[in-house]
Amino acid sequence: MKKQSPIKRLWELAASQHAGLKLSVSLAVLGVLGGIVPYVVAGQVLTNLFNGVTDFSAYMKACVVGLLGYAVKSVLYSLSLSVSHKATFELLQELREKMLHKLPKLSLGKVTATPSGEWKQLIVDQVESLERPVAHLIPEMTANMVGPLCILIYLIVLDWRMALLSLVSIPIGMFFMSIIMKSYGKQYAGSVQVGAQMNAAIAEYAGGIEVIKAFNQGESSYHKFSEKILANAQYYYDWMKSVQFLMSLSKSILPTTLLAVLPAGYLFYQSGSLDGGTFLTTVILSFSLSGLLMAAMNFVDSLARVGTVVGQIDALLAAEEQQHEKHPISFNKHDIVLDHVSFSYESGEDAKEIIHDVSLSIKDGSFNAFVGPSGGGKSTLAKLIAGYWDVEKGSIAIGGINAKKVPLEQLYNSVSFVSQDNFLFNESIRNNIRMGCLSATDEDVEHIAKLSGCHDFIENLENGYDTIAGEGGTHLSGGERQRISIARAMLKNAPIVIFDEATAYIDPENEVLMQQALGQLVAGKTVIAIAHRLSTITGADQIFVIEEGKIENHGTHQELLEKSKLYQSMWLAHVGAKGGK
Ligand SMILES: Nc1ncnc2c1ncn2[C@@H]1O[C@H](COP(=O)(O)OP(=O)(O)OP(=O)(O)O)[C@@H](O)[C@H]1O
Repeated sequence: MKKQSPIKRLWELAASQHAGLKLSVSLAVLGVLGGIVPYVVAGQVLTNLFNGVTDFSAYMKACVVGLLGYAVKSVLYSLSLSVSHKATFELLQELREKMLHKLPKLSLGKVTATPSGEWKQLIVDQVESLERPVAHLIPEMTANMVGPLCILIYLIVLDWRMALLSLVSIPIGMFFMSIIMKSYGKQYAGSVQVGAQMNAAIAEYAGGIEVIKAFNQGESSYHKFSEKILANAQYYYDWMKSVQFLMSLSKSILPTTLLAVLPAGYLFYQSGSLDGGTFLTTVILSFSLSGLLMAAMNFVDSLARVGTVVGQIDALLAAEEQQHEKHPISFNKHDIVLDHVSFSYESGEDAKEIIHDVSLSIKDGSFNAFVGPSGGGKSTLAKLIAGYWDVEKGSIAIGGINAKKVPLEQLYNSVSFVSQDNFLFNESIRNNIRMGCLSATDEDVEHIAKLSGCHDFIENLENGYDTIAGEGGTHLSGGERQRISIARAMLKNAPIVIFDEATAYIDPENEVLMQQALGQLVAGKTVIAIAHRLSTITGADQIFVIEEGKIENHGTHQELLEKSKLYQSMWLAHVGAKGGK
């Protein structure tokens, strides 16, 4: 595929804001043209003085026209920026929304494999860095390029030799700038990378502060975090140091149009081939020419950055989505069938396979359990059923329909997944529960909390249902967080419910109450419970013993006690632990 210019791609991404941006460019161009008027007028005034014109009103008129030109420039410049900023901030919001909508469409693995600091850098900081290219570069740089072109045409009309002379310093200045720009894209991409590493280190340091304190790892963790900050600073220092000489050369040579214009113009004047007025006018105009070009050059760095930023945004927007049909399916039942499913978290030939050729069948409305040693693949299988990843080998069918034929949204709506670490948002408990069903009223929320057995503890919190859960639910205990996430999942009222050690943090007394409440809430639904405490699943219709990514055995509690050695030993260990306690 042909590589597109970054500015062209940015323009495409900004499709919804074209009207505003075009208006802003037009205003900026008119403003720059207005800004040239005072230079033209000054040239004419000097010409008149040179020619000995004594009509005072002619000078006054020229002054008024010059001032008007200046006023037009100022007003149109402000207007242009105001229009471009409105369009830009709407565009940034739109891009962020698109990126946020994209995240749930990616497989969960892709999202969780990227540190949260990197997501923040991309969606917040990188998108924000488009403000300058879109709001300033598009209108101002265009205007600052059109302006010099108009001046040049005017200079050619006045005297083509002077026009050429006024350009002499520009290619030299541009040449030095072009050397810097050659490596700018690569350098900037590198700076984004070190910036992302720094952000990830900051997010990890802040997120892991509890562990750092508990294990007294403050110094070594801080060292790792400060190293990333220093690396970021060092990167910029080295980069700027490597370009400062060329940058200074370029910026000092570019505006020196007078070095050629003045002596050569004087010679032409002396030889009589250039009249004094035109000489002075061209001198003044060459000043304005270099001024505008210098202003345009200030945007060259933004221009070079656009490629990296747009590339990163595109990489996310074009990332492979989970491939599911779009047309909703109508389910008659919610049985689950896995047919020869194998799965690895990574892709590629040397990826480690976690689930090996698993086939199983779960009846509609039945209660099932996944048990087995730690790391055996219970959660992975449950998440595959919930549609968090698509399977490449084998198939998963719900209600007799291949999961890939079910639209992703419908699949997510069909399954409630309650894990050990369900995330709570930094909002009221009421809103956290309501996330299970956004249309639920306050009464619905309280009703489900009562049925899930957590109404009383919520009422006892400082502000009841209006208590703020804290970032990630940190204002609540682990057990409280779990009970709220269970209520949230119950409010969702999905036909398939998966509990991934959902009651692990709840104390035994409350766990029994919770289990009784849940038993009623999930009656008639297809339920899968992943449990380490085997006593909680002895009544299951079917128990699957999962070991090393395979089904070791399956059956009821009694059947497994008879035929599965692994289950027997797990049961004995469990009963022994309970007895000992
Ligand atoms: N996101 C991931 N990326 C790569 N490997 C993973 C990921 N999640 C889990 N694994 C690996 O997959 C294997 C199965 O993990 P899984 O969590 O499914 O086991 P489990 O039986 O649920 O364990 P536990 O009872 O301890 O929760 C483990 O070896 C684990 O290291």
